[in-house]
Amino acid sequence: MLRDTCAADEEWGVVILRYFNPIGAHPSGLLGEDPKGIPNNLMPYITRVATGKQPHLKVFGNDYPTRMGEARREYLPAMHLSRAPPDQLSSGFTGAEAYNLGTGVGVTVLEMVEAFQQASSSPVPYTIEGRRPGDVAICYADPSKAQGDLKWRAEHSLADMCRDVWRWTTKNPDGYSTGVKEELLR
Ligand SMILES: O=c1ccn([C@@H]2O[C@H](COP(=O)(O)OP(=O)(O)O[C@H]3O[C@H](CO)[C@@H](O)[C@H](O)[C@H]3O)[C@@H](O)[C@H]2O)c(=O)[nH]1
Repeated sequence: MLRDTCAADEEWGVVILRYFNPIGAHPSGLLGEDPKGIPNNLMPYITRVATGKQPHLKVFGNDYPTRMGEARREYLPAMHLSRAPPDQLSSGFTGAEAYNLGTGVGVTVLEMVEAFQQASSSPVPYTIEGRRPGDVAICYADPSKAQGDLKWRAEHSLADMCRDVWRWTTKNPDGYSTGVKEELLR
């Protein structure tokens, strides 16, 4: 629809930014993810296990047609995503272009578990379960077009993302529910 709009009216300019699984937190520990209820996504679930709020992680599937049998995903540092290319979104551009914003690195569930255990020094027990309906085996970005055209690049650092999430989690065990943070208002 966006491409059709641009084709129909040459004054339109549309940049489509496709982002992959954003995780992480602000390095200050003041901003992070705070899903309500029991999370569906991997990183917030891992934090619930590491903090003892859930007994163990269920790893969905170890029989995918990949080297280790596990599904692979891209995990993009949320802070890099917040610095998505502003210049190219401003004046002068017409037409429609889509860009993948990602690191181009695929990570398995158990690689994530291992990285989180190291960053937090907390155990993350898990069980291997059946596949989750609807999951694909592999999903990660080819960010080369964004790197070339937009000069936008996200560095992959699983250790940093896990460390930032753990800092946020330990500083805010109840997420945002304890009220507006004075430090954020300064
Ligand atoms: O308790 C869990 C949660 C997730 N996973 C696995 O961890 C990986 C990542 O899962 P998740 O964090 O849910 O991300 P995605 O599966 O990539 O799903 C994301 O990307 C999809 C489309 O790309 C969107 O539809 C979803 O809303 C969004 O969460 C997958 O292999 C899951 O099977 C587990 O093993 N156990």
